[in-house]
Amino acid sequence: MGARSYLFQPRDGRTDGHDKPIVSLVKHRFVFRTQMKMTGNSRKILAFGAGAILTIIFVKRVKKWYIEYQVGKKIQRKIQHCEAARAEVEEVLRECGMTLNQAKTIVALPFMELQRQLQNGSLYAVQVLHAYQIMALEATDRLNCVTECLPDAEAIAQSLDRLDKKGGPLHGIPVSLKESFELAGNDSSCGLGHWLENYKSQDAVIIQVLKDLGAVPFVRTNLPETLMLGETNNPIFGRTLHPVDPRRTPGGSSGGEAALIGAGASVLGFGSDIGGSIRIPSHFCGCYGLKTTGERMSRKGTASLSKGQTLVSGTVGPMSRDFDGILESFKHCLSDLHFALDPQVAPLKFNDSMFNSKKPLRIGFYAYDGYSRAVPACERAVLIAKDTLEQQGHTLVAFTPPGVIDAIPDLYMKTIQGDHGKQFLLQLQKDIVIPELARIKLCWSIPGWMLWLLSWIVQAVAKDPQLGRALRAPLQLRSIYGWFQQALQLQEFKDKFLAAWREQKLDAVICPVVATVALPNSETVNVPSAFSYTMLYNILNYSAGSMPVTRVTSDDVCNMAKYPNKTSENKCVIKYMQGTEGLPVNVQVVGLPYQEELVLRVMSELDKSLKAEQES
Ligand SMILES: CCCCCCCC/C=C\CCCCCCCC(=O)NCC(=O)O
Repeated sequence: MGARSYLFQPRDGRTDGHDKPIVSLVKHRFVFRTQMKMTGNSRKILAFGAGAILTIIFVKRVKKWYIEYQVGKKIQRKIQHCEAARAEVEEVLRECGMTLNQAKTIVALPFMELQRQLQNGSLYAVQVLHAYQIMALEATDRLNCVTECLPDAEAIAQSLDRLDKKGGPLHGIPVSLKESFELAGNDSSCGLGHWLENYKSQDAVIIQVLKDLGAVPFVRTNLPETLMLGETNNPIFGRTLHPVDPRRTPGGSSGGEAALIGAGASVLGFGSDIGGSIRIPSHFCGCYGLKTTGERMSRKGTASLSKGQTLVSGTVGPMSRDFDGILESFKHCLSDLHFALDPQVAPLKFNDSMFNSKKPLRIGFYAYDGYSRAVPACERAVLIAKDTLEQQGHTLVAFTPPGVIDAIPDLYMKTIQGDHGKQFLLQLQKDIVIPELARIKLCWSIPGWMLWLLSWIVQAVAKDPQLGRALRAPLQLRSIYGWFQQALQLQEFKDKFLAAWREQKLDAVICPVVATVALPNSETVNVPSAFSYTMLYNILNYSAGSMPVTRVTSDDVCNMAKYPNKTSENKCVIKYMQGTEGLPVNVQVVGLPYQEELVLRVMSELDKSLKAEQES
């Protein structure tokens, strides 16, 4: 007999159920009193529960308000600082008297011509700086791509102009920098308000190297909060818009760079890439970008939330309006000073013979990675690049990248969130969170079983297996043993991929950069699979460039009728590709680790042919 039935036994101990009235009355009173007592207790429990919930909500609200207040004050001070810096630059620009048309003439010079005129003294560093400052201010008023002007640029340019000999191969070239590159005496927020006012004592290595080459850092550019988004928005500086269509995003995370370069207001910029952040915005805005191999360029002095995660390597690299911009800056940055300032960087100078080789290449190509179907414009860009390279005497072979379907959730998503998203969550809990990140933050905040359930619902009910697997990725690494196993799996995948590459005797590969062209603002998180094309080469730590090939045509938009319409992501892509006519379309050119020079060679040959074709 259980405890409950014992409690309800009549006091005289009779249990047959045929109680006499008096016994029955006593029993009923007993039951009534017990029920009253229970109801009273339940009320108390309910009241206590409700009180506790209200207190938690209240405490959370107060905490949120306090964070918003504290972070808000820092943001206000930063904005005032940026406005003062802008006013200082505007004052100098007023005094110099350069007109918008004069600025446009200088800014229109291709990279090599600008470099030549600065080297032979036809143009002064200060003149070029003023032209780019005028254009950058004009661009940021429309696109919100610049976070901060750097008034020190004036003194740097003036001192270059005073030199008897030229200051280096990048003498007087203005350079824009993603805000995450640390600058002495300044802060690098990565879009997090509470990271403001953490002033750095020295410039990032890459900035020291650029200055040594004669470049003039002149503006800092916008990025998304945490750097882990394919678009550019944060609570400090707000959202950056696409230079062609302001309803769309320039991409991310180096979106401020791409928007500024795409608007013609910077000839050279630097970004970072751990999932596509140089290549994606270059593709969305039609610029050139180079993701280098992990240890080819220094990351010392670049702010990031992913620093403790070393299995998928963060990288830095150049972005430019011209192919020559990325070539020249990459080539000259591989300097003795660079290797001395950061001995972790592989001391490999630019390999001229690899870049200048005339040996015909065997180049693999694919328009579908087996994970995310590319839209017709992106497929067509690959085919244009293939035909063009074939006409130049290279052998193009169809290549199927092996195992991408498992690599994205099990290797990329799982590794970058190997701490279950803890570092990201900790930082976001201390900050104002943009709506695009709120959903991802929720995934990191809810109990594991809930995330499993959510991922199961997405997989089984919404019939979106890829999104389902990606959703539960942060849950899967549970121990240091698990982390070691993850490292092994990454190595096994690298071996498998290299074997497939070697089997086809490939020198390089061309493929889409993203499955779509520029996406509407705030919608990139609805289509995470679209970014598999870049993530793959972060897993592999290969060198990879992004370069413009074509623009979306009306046929491309019509051909979206044949695009798969099965998953929620497919449906979003179909919706987002409406009205994309005229937007830039890049291809990705991929090489083995430390073969940037070969990637650059393919990009150079492709670029020259495409330009020659356009001119004819
Ligand atoms: C801890 C990471 C959270 C991953 C959440 C995945 C959300 C998926 C949504 C969109 C995909 C965005 C792909 C582009 C990411 C680019 C990241 C990058 O390269 N950052 C540069 C850097 O950190 O330096």
